[in-house]
Amino acid sequence: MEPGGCLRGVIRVPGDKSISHRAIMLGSLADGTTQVSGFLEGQDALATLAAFRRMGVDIEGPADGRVVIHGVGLHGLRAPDGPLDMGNSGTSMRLLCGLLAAQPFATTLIGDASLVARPMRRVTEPLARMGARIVTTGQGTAPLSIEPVPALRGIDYPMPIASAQVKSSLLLAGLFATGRTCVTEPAPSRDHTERMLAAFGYPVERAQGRVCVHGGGRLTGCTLAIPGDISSAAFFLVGASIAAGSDLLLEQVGMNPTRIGVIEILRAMGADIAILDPRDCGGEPVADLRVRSAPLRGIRIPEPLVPLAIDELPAVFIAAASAEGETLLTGAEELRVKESDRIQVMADGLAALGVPVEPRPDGLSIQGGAWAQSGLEGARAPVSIDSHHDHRVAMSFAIAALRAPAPIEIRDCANVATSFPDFAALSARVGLRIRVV
Ligand SMILES: O=C(O)C1=C[C@@H](OP(=O)(O)O)[C@@H](O)[C@H](O)C1
Ligand SMILES: C=C(OP(=O)(O)O)C(=O)O
Repeated sequence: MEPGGCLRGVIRVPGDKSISHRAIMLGSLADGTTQVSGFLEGQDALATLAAFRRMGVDIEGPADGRVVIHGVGLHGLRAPDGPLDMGNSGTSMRLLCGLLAAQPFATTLIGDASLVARPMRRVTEPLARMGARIVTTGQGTAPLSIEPVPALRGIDYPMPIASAQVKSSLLLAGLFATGRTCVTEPAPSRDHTERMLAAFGYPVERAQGRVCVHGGGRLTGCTLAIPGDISSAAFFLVGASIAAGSDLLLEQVGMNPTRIGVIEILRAMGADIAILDPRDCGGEPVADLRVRSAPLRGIRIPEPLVPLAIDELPAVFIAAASAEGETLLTGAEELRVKESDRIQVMADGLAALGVPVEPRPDGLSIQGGAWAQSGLEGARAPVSIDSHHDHRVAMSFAIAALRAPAPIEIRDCANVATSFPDFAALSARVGLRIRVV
């Protein structure tokens, strides 16, 4: 990454990752055919797709974001011929855990080095209360061995953390359980599962942070248009905000209210983001976003926004480093159990770039405006940043190059392909000085 430059032009980021996973899962369990457009052809969503193929579902594509799923009905999945590899994808593993706990065959879920270090008891414990039999390692991690049981029973579960993965895992198990399965959230988390169940004609009760489904219904195949992923758009929202002279239009970005925390945070910092032509896209709100560079100031990030911006926080840290004054994040301990420990790994990278940063157990403080006094100005040798195989860390530091005082070399970034395979090409097209070696 060469320092400097700005972002200008019009781009469309790839389809939403969370929605792409759910489209494959619910389309596979539906009666009839589901036509999907805008599917994210990234490794995480492809891991979900491959798992359902191995359980006997006929899935055409993906070709140019189009997928056709020939659903087998709620009880039509077949035993796979070996362990299902979820790669780097926490969403695949946790959601499938709930769905597979209800199947009449055994399965084993495995993943890469990052995924097998992530906590799984948050789903296996409430699923056990529903009657599921799932064996984890002694540390509560994958591989997960899921054994068939005669039946699951609905529970009423108050979630200790605001996690859409936990909520969705239980709701998917609830489709097969006797009686009613209810989940209460301590704070709102993304609601794509609830919205998509409704799109497939499955009744979902929602009131005051509580979601319930009755087992034994059916899903009907439908047509789904998946909006652009705001988590991928976030890198450009930050990049165009911090690089003087930027003016970027991001088309068709998902604007689900449970996902737009990043826009609220950046606007509170002074970002100039216009929401244009808000409209509906298959049960999900979308809009075009025009972002122009603006002077940013540090803020205290309101805790209720944390679950609504959880995957975008690494990019927000780059905005904070470029802002005037201090930014303080608290209530975000979940960042420590993502693809990497995103608090520590981001803090280490920012410190290497001369940014004063103090990690805390549940967040960090970043002293902005220090790029210029970092002692790195005009440096020829690149500052080397280890992304720890974390796609969001790698893309955040790529965007940082727009303001950083020295060239940046980012190591271990193959996993960018998990969520945003075209990131390098797309960002170069609008002005990022990026070179893939
Ligand atoms: O349900 C989902 O699709 C996701 C939920 C979030 O995880 P948590 O449920 O662990 O907060 C998020 O970080 C992840 O990238 C995708
Ligand atoms: C945390 C993420 O994904 P997952 O939990 O599905 O691995 C992410 O994409 O930032």
